[in-house]
Amino acid sequence: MEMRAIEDIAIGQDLTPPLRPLAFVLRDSALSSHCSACLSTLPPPEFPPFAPAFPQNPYHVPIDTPSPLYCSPSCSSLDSPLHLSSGEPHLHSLLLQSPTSTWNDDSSDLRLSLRLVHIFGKLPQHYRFSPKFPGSMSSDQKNGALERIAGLMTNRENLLFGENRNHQFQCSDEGDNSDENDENILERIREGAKVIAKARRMCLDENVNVEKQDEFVLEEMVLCLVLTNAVEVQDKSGCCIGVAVYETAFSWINHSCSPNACYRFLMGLEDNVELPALRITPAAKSGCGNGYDNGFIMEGDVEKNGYGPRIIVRSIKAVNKGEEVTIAYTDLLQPKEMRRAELWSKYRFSCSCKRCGAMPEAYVDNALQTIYHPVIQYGAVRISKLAHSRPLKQQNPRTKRSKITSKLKLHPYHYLSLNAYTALSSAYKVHASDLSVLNSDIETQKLEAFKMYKTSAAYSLLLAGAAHHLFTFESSLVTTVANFWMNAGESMLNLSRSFLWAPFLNLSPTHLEFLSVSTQKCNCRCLGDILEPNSRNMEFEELKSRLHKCIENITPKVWSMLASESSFLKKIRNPIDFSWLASPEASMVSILEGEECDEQVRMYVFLLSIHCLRYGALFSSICYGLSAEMNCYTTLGFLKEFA
Ligand SMILES: C[S@@+](CC[C@H](N)C(=O)[O-])C[C@H]1O[C@@H](n2cnc3c(N)ncnc32)[C@H](O)[C@@H]1O
Repeated sequence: MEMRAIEDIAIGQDLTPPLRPLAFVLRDSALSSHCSACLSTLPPPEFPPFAPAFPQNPYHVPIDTPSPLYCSPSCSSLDSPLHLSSGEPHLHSLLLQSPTSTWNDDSSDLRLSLRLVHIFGKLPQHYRFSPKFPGSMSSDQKNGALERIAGLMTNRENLLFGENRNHQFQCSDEGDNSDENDENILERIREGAKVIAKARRMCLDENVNVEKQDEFVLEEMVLCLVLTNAVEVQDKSGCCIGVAVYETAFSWINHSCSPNACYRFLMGLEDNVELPALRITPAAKSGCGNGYDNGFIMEGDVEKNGYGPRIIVRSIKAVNKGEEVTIAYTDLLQPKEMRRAELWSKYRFSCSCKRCGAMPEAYVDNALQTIYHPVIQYGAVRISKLAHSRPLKQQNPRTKRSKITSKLKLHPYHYLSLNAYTALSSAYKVHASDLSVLNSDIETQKLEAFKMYKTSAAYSLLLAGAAHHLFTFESSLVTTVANFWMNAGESMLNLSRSFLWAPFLNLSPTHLEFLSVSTQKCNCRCLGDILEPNSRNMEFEELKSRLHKCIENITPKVWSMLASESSFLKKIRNPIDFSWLASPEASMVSILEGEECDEQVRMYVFLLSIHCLRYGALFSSICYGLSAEMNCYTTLGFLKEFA
């Protein structure tokens, strides 16, 4: 099945109303910090710990079972019945009995499966296409060609014994481990299904002595359905806090590495006043008949959660009527082989989207694997080829590397560079924040923290600059660049507000003056509406190009100061325009000018932070809607006091 647009749809439009999950659970790591019903953040636990404020245990539940926590009695009464009647409370003790089980790392997929088994048990007969749900299995379903429950693909046949189970997925980096991975996945699913079956039976007070393999088919199907259809629920900061399965209107959307849609979550229990219509419709792949015949769930057929994170699908490209709507199942900033390996190991399909099939390889995929030699050559060389070349493989790590390879460097667009910038930016920020909280009265530590904030901001700017370059070739990276620009803006805003620079922001009478001087420095007036958010009437493209020009102009004025604490960063001549890499000597040049943190530079850091936030918000408005743009103004909320 797939979903298609029922009309021409412009970029940045909601394609579905907010859809409630069929079921959802928190990840184990969020169980003690978030409400299990509305997913709001709970206040920090009391010390010493007390029992949960709203116990929800009218049934018998094992004493040592961690209970879900709720923010209010109403949340408790919403979620507790399903939690208790699904058998979830028994899972913990069952997993304790097998300490080596991989499900001990995170049991959320099992808890979600338990909830779904319970919910599916109440479905009208014609949706229960499973051996354990007696009734309407067609011959196709019986021979396993189409294993669906409530219209959702279980993919069990493929995940467990598909013909192409040992499909030689040719990924040079994965190499010889694929058989072992397959076995691990098979074992994991089998073991998970058994635990689900036991927990269910304990809940129903049935004999829990389950050993025979064919007794777990239903549980395997539901667990595979979760692995195939569940999406990670992220909070506002992008942290993954839960996992949810949605109805077919969402779950029938296929993957593409150059998708035309993305999705976002609405948390909380409140309802939207205005509900956009469903603008996509199911279309069966050849031979599957009409979408609705295949279990497209109609309103009211399934007892859906009346609560939980709602999902909204949104276009990130213009979509023509009848065109397939696709989303990304994997990180699009990975090179082709990594994406394909991940999709194969999780879903058992080989992606044949335009980006994967491009000949020659898509620019972005090439760039994500580019390494270069700063003196001899500049160009795309495959890291995988190098890694597997005989001289490197056979080398003893203690012997000297060859002259050529020792000089090869990862290009700033290389996916490993991007991962490193992400990690370094957040590591420096966390360390700086720890230092400033713990040693706020020691001058040297304050200075140290300030330097780390600077380096963190520099890495986040470099990350935004490198990803933005790739985005200009692959527009579906819009979600990623929106976040990266916002992060860079926030980092620099924090820096400009940091305690060492506080005097610069604390002189109240000059605030407004400061802001207006700052915005005047930006000749093209692209920040004019910051002071009057309601007067935003510049066209998207025009505003985008003005903001970019300003960012290009301001960056060189602050970069040497931001980069001054790191020998690596000092070698990056410009973090948002990498044309300097094309000249052989360029990368050897350190930046020497203007390392001073003078008043002028501070002003530019502040100005650049506002531009980056504004730029990120502009892209966010495509993928998350106008409210995302307004969030930028909330981040800049302290500016309101200037106005
Ligand atoms: C969430 S479902 C999407 C809907 C699914 N096509 C169906 O018929 O129900 C995910 C599964 O769809 C299939 N799928 C999704 N995207 C695909 C793609 N680009 N190429 C091939 N199969 C894909 C895979 O079998 C995957 O496990």
